[in-house]
Amino acid sequence: MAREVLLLSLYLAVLCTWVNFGNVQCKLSIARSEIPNLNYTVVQHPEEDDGCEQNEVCMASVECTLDAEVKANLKPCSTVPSVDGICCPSSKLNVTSSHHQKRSIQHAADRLIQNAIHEGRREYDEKLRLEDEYRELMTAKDKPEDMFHRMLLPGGLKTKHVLDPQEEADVYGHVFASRKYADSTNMTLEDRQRDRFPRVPRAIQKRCLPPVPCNPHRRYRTINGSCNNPLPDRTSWGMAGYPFDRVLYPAYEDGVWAPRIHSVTGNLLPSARVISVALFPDAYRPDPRLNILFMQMGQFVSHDFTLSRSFTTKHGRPIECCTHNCTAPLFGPRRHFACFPIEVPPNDPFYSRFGVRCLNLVRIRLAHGPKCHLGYAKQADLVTHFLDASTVYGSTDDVAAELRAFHQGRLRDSFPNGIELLPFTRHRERCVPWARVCYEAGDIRVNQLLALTMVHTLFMREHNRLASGLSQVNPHWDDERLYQEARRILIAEYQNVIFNEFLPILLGRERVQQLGLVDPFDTYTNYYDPNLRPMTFAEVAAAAHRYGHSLVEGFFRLLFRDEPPKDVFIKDIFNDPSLTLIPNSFDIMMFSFGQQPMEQMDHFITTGLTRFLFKERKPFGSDLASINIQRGRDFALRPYNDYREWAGLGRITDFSQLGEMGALLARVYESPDDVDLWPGGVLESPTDGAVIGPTFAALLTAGYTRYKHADRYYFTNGPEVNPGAFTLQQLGEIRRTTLAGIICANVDHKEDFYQAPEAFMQSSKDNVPVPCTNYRTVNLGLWREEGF
Ligand code: HEM
Ligand SMILES: [Ca+2]
Repeated sequence: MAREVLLLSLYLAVLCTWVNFGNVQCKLSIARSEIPNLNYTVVQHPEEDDGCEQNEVCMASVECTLDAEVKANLKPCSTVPSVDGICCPSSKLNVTSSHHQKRSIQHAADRLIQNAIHEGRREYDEKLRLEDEYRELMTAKDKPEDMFHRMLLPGGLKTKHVLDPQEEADVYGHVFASRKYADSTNMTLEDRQRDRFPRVPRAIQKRCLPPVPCNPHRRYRTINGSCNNPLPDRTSWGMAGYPFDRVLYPAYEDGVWAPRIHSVTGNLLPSARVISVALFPDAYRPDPRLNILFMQMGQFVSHDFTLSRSFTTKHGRPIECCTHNCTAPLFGPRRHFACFPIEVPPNDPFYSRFGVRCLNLVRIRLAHGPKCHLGYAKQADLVTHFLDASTVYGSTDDVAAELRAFHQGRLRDSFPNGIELLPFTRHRERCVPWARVCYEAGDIRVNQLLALTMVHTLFMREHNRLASGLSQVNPHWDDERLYQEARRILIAEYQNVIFNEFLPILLGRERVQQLGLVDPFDTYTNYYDPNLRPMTFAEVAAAAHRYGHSLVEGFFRLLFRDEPPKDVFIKDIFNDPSLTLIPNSFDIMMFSFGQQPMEQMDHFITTGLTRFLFKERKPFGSDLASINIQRGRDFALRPYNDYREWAGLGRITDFSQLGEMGALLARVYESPDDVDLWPGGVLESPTDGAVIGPTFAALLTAGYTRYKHADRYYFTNGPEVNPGAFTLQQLGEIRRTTLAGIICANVDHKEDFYQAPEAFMQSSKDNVPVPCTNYRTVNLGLWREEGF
């Protein structure tokens, strides 16, 4: 605690120095005090400024050569972000050593690191050589019937490297080097998992995530998320490509990158597919209140803050981990080092009839840590870690530019059936070959499923509507101004929907109110906390936010005005948005999704996802439940029990403590300490008033708290902290918009479209659809610039 206070005052001191330079009032201490007391802790990442005295050196505990007892009383410090250290008195590095001796000790340590880096790089090069040697086997074929790859590698088969090969070699070389270093110095598992690795000597540092140059007064968010926190060392916090953060330390079995595959008993954990079959059967259980739009908004929001992506070969090709026809996993040198396939037992109730014994799965790409230090593997999040509608605008300047019309602030669109739809993509391979159309949007997964494509379309339309409205009230604004202002309003409307409509349902109204996650009307909140890292948690991306897979219905029921309803099965339309071309598609679908119940949150999951995921023209597809479990192990998420404890629910020592849920888990797991996070969380019964159970709710609360309090541009933040703040009047306008209003503003036939006020709820006597003309939209007159 004392350390947190120290760090906090240090941050505020640094911040005030900076803001004085920047000629902005230093009000952040006030903002800090307004933040509700958030009752959770996460992995601490100490800062650059290590907080040690001049005669002390901040280093990992293992490096400080003093007695353990003495070390226990030394001040904690931060060697580099994500490495805990202690302030080791430099004069006592070795009490008897002379200056010369100390230098030679330091040189020896540097040499050790240097050797590890050299060997790590050699190991990586050898892996690449094997990739060349077994290229045919290891590389997925670019054929339509080559299942799974289109989706498991969002972006399709011809994907570009995000990192250049040299950077990639540095990242993976570092991971192999870390393992070598840890082995050669006998680092304990705990020190490895807590990232207590040494800093790489400056002389041999190559690249790391550099701070990004930034203008702290910029009125608009950057596209890639940089500069949200303008403090010198934090400008890249939350930008696209930055690694995920963690709630708890990873459970890598070697402390570096080996996935979690063993039970606490020493046996292997059960195969992810075995768990999926035993725990996640299909059953039709429509939710009594919520509709498909709720499920769909959940996925849309997920895609705003997380996109993890599988490894590719060095030529950017998808990797194959199973033999031809999926009859077995590849082994030995034929198996790519990033392979982590899912084993299917011979008696599988579904796959056995096709002889499938292996589901392809490739591990997630890694990123540099925030500084060039050795350390455990950190998965890259390729989209901005903010709720900034990067799904609409993109997470890189290139994508953003490709989406813009560069005319009147508008985004590109298309009119293939006479109504405004998303622009066509140049990357046709992102859809199945028989799709009649394939779209481009800020997020690469836009074509994955019809309802998702439609939500993208809704927000693209809303942007263009705002841009046109703004150009009418301010005819002198140029394209850039119109684009940025429309974007700023759209992000605000969208954050308003998430925090004030969506989250109260997902997490329970009482909880979000207690935690200050809902916003007041007509006042600024200034909840911004520059010390909160705006990074998506690995646990949220790889498990908790995947709660939504249980809400997915296996079909969409399309309601036509003059024809009988038509059911479309999701298994038949993955990555095929052709149905958007039917006449009046937008209105038909927005209405249908509002009426159709989503599936209940429970352990029943549609076979559309657990047998036929991305099946294309094959009789079977992949299994998303298995993938989620395996993905959690790939990320080395800790077992469910650890997160229960973290969430204050207490550990369980016997399955019987969990009643029915425990009985289910006991079917597959040997010990309560083996349970994977995703299945554990999905099996929990929803807490009062929430859609999800308590462990997921705690994790998502931690996540959403960051999306709000660590975002300087959050829409209710006032001018003291937010250079893009709205006036109070404008804020009031935005606060009063609802998703229902946004839908109504954008349907093609407002005169005969009926929309229920609670857009995430099915129509009922308490939620009666009313004509669209009853809804208000933001009064853009409040944006009129006087004097023109
Ligand atoms: C509508 C049908 C859906 C399909 C077909 C689908 C499919 C997928 C697939 C294939 C992945 C990648 C799995 C992996 O390789 O690890 C994924 C990831 C994910 N899904 Fe879904 N999903 C759907 C709905 C949802 C919903 C409703 C939510 C949340 C409410 C959701 C949340 C997530 C999250 C958070 C991830 C991790 C994304 C990442 O980090 O890349 N999904 N989903
Ligand atoms: Ca984002």
